Amino acid sequence: MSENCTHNCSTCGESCGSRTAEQTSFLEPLNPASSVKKVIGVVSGKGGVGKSLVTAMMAVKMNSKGKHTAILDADITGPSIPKAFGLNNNMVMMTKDNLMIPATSALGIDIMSANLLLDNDTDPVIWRGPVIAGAVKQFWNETLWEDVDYMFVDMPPGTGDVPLTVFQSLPVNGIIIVTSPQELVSMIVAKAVKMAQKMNIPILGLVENMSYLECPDCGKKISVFGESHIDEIAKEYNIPVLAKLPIDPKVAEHVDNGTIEYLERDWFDLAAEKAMEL
Ligand SMILES: Nc1ncnc2c1ncn2[C@@H]1O[C@H](COP(=O)(O)OP(=O)(O)OP(=O)(O)O)[C@@H](O)[C@H]1O
Repeated sequence: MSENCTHNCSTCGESCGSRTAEQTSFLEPLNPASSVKKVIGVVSGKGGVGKSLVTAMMAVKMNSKGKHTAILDADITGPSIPKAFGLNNNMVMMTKDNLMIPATSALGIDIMSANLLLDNDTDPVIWRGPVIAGAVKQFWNETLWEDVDYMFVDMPPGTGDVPLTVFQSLPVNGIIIVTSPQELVSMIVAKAVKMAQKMNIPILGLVENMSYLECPDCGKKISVFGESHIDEIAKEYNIPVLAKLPIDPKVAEHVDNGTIEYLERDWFDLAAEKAMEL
């Protein structure tokens, strides 16, 4: 029970043992033609730390394990998933029941993103929060998600209104928190952990991106953005570090060429194991 408990459950979202009222569920049901077994959200404190990269590479990893994998790009105003997979705008068809058919990557990952719906991928999406959250819900319940084993959701950065709505609307089974060493990591992780706890969603672990740069000549690891504190933070919150990714020029090359599926790296072995345990 919260120490501030007023014994009025209708004003409180905690699912404590003393709860007497039913908790309101904001979960959006899937359409009857769709099936998604596990949903994993990928979150970050701010933009540009590699959340989309982690989403894409995790999807590729699970796909390579024979799991039918999908990506829901909930980063509506900054959608970078289609480009990494070499997919363009205007790629979404409709079923006769008016469901959107996701685009499919070269190796069979189903993808839904705002950029796939635009006439021109340089068109900005100038929408306010509630409209953005509404679009994410539509991507979830008005898309034909056929027999999906794992869906990865590239969340909008931060812990604001839109990510919160997404967490409440989709049955998220676990989250991966992506950080970079130069961020205020401790605060960002604390916020993400608290949000996940409030939603009762397990945290798979932390991924530190751009952790170091490996010298191509001597192999020495250089901490470009300063020393990492990710291990201490992980210990503090009792969550595992799933991976520490280097700054790798091949990443940028594959993202730019739309060939992320063909980037061979073993960075996500542990994260995939955790996902299989869900
Ligand atoms: N480890 C890395 N090595 C090299 N380039 C990287 C690495 N991680 C990410 N990048 C590049 O940095 C840019 C930002 O990455 P990404 O789009 O994944 O971040 P993001 O957190 O999803 O950002 P946003 O929320 O703004 O969409 C991309 O161009 C990506 O190719």
